[in-house]
Amino acid sequence: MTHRPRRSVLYMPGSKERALEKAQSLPADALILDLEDAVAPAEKDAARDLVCDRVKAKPFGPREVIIRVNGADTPWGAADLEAATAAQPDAILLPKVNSAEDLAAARKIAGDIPLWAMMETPLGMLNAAEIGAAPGLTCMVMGTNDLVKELHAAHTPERLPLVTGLGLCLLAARAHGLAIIDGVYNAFKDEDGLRAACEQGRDMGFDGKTLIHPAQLAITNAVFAPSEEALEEARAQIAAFEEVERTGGGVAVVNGRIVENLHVENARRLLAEAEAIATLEAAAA
Ligand SMILES: CC(C)(COP(=O)(O)OP(=O)(O)OC[C@H]1O[C@@H](n2cnc3c(N)ncnc32)[C@H](O)[C@@H]1OP(=O)(O)O)[C@@H](O)C(=O)NCCC(=O)NCCSC(=O)C[C@H](O)C(=O)O
Ligand SMILES: [Mg+2]
Repeated sequence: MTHRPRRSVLYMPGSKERALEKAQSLPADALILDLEDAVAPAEKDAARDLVCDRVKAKPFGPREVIIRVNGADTPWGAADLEAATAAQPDAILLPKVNSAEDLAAARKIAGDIPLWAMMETPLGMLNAAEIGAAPGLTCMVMGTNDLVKELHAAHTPERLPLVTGLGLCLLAARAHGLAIIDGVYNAFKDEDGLRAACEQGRDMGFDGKTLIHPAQLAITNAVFAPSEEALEEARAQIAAFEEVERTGGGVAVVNGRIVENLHVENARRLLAEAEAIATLEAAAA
């Protein structure tokens, strides 16, 4: 698969065998098997063994599988990184990345396994551009719970306290051709709130959203997939532009709006995204 959909990226506590089992049939585009915040200190060693054994056994089908390790400055970080590297997941997610040096240090152990970075500290926001340029980094994940805590801010519906950080990371990710996933929505029984948060994240440019509960999957998958209406317009834009090009022109009009080559590029991206989603869903069925 050349393009991987990452509409829904579900965290699951690495210590919970039942959740790991259930994940094998959930319609998540990607799974983060968590050894960090979702696991109590007394369970860290057992969770590491459980998660790494499961990843080696590869029961998750076409879903992308990522292991989130503990930080290098914790008692578990070094052992997590060694074990995760041996398990060969699709990627290793590093928490609380502050600088490109954090990634370089992990890269020495992780070899060529792609690295993902949790963007969740004030220093990480200020260094987003250099972090985005780090070799081997393929995806940024917003850690909005930690960021709110570190900023002494509040979780508000419009997320105004976070807009600067979200924007800096989006700029860094797109400048370096990385994927970028939005933070979690904590109130996992609040469907309207989740939908609004997904729509905001999608409109800002995120590829998808990280989730904490399976009940959040359906809404997130729907909001981050291109709508039928958008796909229809994309096909019409491509057709109209190709027709105009044949007659030597450079601007078409569809539904009263201009279509230039940049709009056609975006239309092709939407169609490719829809195709990748269909391929993933067929493979998971
Ligand atoms: C929030 C939860 C503690 C709720 O758990 P629970 O009470 O067990 O929920 P349910 O009874 O409604 O569960 C129903 C079934 O679904 C399975 N389940 C629940 N959660 C998950 C999951 N995340 N992945 C897979 N499966 C899940 C249950 O096993 C039930 O199955 P069944 O037995 O068949 O009925 C719980 O959802 C939870 O622990 N969620 C994850 C929390 C987490 O990962 N937190 C850390 C990541 S968030 C973060 O740190 C982001 C970042 O770093 C930041 O700073 O922002
Ligand atoms: Mg965090």
